[in-house]
Amino acid sequence: MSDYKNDQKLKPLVGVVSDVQIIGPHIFHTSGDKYLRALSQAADVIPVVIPCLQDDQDIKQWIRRLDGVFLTGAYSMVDPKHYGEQKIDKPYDYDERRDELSFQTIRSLIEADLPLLGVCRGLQDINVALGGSLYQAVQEVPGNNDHREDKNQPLDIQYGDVHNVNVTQDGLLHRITGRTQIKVNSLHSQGINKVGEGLTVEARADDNLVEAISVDQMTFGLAVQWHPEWKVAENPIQRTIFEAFGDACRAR
Ligand SMILES: N[C@@H](CCC(=O)NCCCC(=O)O)C(=O)O
Repeated sequence: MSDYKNDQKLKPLVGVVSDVQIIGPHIFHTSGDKYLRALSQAADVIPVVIPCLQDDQDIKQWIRRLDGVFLTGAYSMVDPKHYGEQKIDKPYDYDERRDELSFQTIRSLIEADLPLLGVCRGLQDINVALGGSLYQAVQEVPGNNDHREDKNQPLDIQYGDVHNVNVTQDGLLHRITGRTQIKVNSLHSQGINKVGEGLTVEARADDNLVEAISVDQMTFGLAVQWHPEWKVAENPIQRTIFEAFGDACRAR
């Protein structure tokens, strides 16, 4: 029988919510290479980019064909109108269509109990979609550290580990990594203020900022504020996160 008819070899298909970027005079729907490679190499799944075409198509048309969804990081900020605040006066980029697609996808995923993994902005999307709020500039909140990267540094410095996160004992992240403390990278200006409904805090930084969450009513719903995808092949602890996500997609 031709390989094309033998569905025993099919790997899980994982949707990756895209970002909208203007390149020249045109609109593009984009996903970062490092996320797609981490899903392919560490989670051992087939990533497929979900375009921000929610005005043309029902996200359920995607959800019914997928085995999981991944929410990437992004330089854009979640629009604070989604948690009842005005934009602060910062030179931030926003991506309304990413906001909308993320929120619609998260709600559908919870309904379908499809495995979900989020990174950085992906964690923020989940928190806001479930009624939580964000600090728009974590570094300006008294008592919080500066969680931003220095964009003038080489990428290996920007994505290098810089602080510890304290993992909630016996939580999902603890069960996956086997660790109660993990050193992680940090590349974000926004961060969780009010935790959304039905979310469990899975890790906090030393300044008490929430660094990982899980979705209570999902079989596998996890998001981390750091970037485990960065050189994941060289980082066995971060690799366990992608392996666990891939296993959850395979177990569907
Ligand atoms: N813009 C948000 C989220 C930060 C984030 O996801 N940064 C990564 C961008 C580049 C990449 O995809 O690695 C914030 O600043 O809080």
